[in-house]
Amino acid sequence: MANYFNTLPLREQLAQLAQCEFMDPSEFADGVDALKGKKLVIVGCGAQGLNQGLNLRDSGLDVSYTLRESAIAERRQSFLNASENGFTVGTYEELIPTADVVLNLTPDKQHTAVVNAIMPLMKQGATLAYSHGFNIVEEGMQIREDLTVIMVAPKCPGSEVREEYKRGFGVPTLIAVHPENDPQGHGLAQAKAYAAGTGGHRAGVLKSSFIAEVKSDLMGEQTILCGMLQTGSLLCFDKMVEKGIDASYASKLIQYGWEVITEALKYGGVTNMLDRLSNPAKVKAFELSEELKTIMRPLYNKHMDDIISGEFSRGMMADWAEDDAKLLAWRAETAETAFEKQQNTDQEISEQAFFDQGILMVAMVKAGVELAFETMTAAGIIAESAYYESLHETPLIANTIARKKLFEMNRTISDTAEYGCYLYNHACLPLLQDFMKDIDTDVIGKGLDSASNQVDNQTLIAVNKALREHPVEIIGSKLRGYMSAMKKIV
Ligand SMILES: NC(=O)C1=CN([C@@H]2O[C@H](COP(=O)(O)OP(=O)(O)OC[C@H]3O[C@@H](n4cnc5c(N)ncnc54)[C@H](OP(=O)(O)O)[C@@H]3O)[C@@H](O)[C@H]2O)C=CC1
Ligand SMILES: CC[C@](O)(C(C)=O)C(=O)O
Ligand SMILES: [Mg+2]
Ligand SMILES: [Mg+2]
Repeated sequence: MANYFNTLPLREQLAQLAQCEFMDPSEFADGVDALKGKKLVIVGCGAQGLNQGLNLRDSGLDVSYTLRESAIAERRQSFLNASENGFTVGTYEELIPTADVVLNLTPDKQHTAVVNAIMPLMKQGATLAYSHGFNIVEEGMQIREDLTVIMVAPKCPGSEVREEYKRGFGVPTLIAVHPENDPQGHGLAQAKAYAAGTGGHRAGVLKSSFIAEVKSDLMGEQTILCGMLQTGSLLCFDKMVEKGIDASYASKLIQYGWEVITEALKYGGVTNMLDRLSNPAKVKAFELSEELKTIMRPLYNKHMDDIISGEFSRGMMADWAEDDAKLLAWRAETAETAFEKQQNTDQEISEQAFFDQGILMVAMVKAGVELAFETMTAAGIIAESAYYESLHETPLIANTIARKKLFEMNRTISDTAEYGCYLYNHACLPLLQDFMKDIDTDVIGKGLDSASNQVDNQTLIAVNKALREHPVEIIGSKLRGYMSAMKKIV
């Protein structure tokens, strides 16, 4: 199998990378109709499998699960997830031949083996669905000609797919039809119905391509969404301890700090996040973030270049062939970091204190969001998609750190995202060593030691202008506008 993206002529690569259209809510007027009465069989019952299945069933669709035989025989967690929630569970042989739509929600590493096992059992003219296009785009998986191939990719962890649905809403979702596999021309109708079944249509759906989804998803997760939060956690914690701040306090400030500061991001973008700081702290955070952007830009460019060229996927697939040697070593190493092992203090930290004492964290989020957005759009990814994969999803990932630190983040995200996160972390830690030497507790741990809020007018005006005029803020306020408008309807 060859990397599908790399087999395409340049103009086709560029066209698919740029494919992205925000769909009008009226396009979902038929709801789940295109899948009503059809049999949906989900392969795998993990992070996305369980939560999407619950939503699809609650939306009136016929959902069951197929698992590998050992999972059923050993009553593994995936079997318990499905059966304790009242779903029918069966082997591939029992359920795949009955399926109108097979939703492949196993880890990306398993896709080739899983698809090779299920494809001969799929009935003529059925549909194969993915929630991430790695197998098609990076591995070049060839799917039987009679099968339709679609993608419905929620832009968030599985847990949030369910939580948002229960709140009567949904999460932004990318949908796509594989141009090589749409023999009956109904791929788009089915993808729309699937997105409506998960609730995604209430938050915003982008009609995209497998290629645009893969290249943007990989970039977001490796850099700002997971990599930057991991590197930032480790650097900020170690710095505070080095400067004499109580380790249990430092641990709490970071574990909950990302969630608190990115909550401001969720409601009002980078501008609002920095507006939560005093004027001198805002100017300081801005300056730090500019410095960080200069240092980290080559790293963001490298991640984007390696994702576009296929170098990243080649490296990760080499690790798959080594039984995940690097992934497992990095996972074990993360568990041994001082931050992960540190218990938290019982001392209260007020909401405002997370901002005032976390100026460097605010600067890291701002730098990461803007760099990821700038790098993606420079590579031809459309602003809407780049926004979802940078600013929009950061608070959702921060929520996972608040639950159980980096362990929970890396457990919740896909194995592909986890690998990319560690890859970034390993390159970014040494890159920021010199920068961190000049950092003190005024920007992480204690806050600015200033008696007044005085700042230079011209400086403040320039900072505010730069914040508000950044392209991620322009597209962000438009997309958040759609989401809050829709929220009021519910
Ligand atoms: N994690 C997330 O939030 C997101 C994931 N995605 C995408 O969704 C897809 C699913 O990812 P995710 O939910 O993280 O996956 P998980 O790691 O949570 O999936 C685990 C499930 O897959 C099954 N499984 C593992 N290996 C095999 C195999 N060889 N054969 C059959 N079943 C197997 C497991 O069963 P068993 O008990 O037998 O091991 C279990 O049911 C991926 O394509 C991912 O990129 C997209 C958006 C976000
Ligand atoms: C951010 C990681 C992700 O892409 C996701 C939750 O959207 C993943 O692959 O898990
Ligand atoms: Mg993602
Ligand atoms: Mg992903």
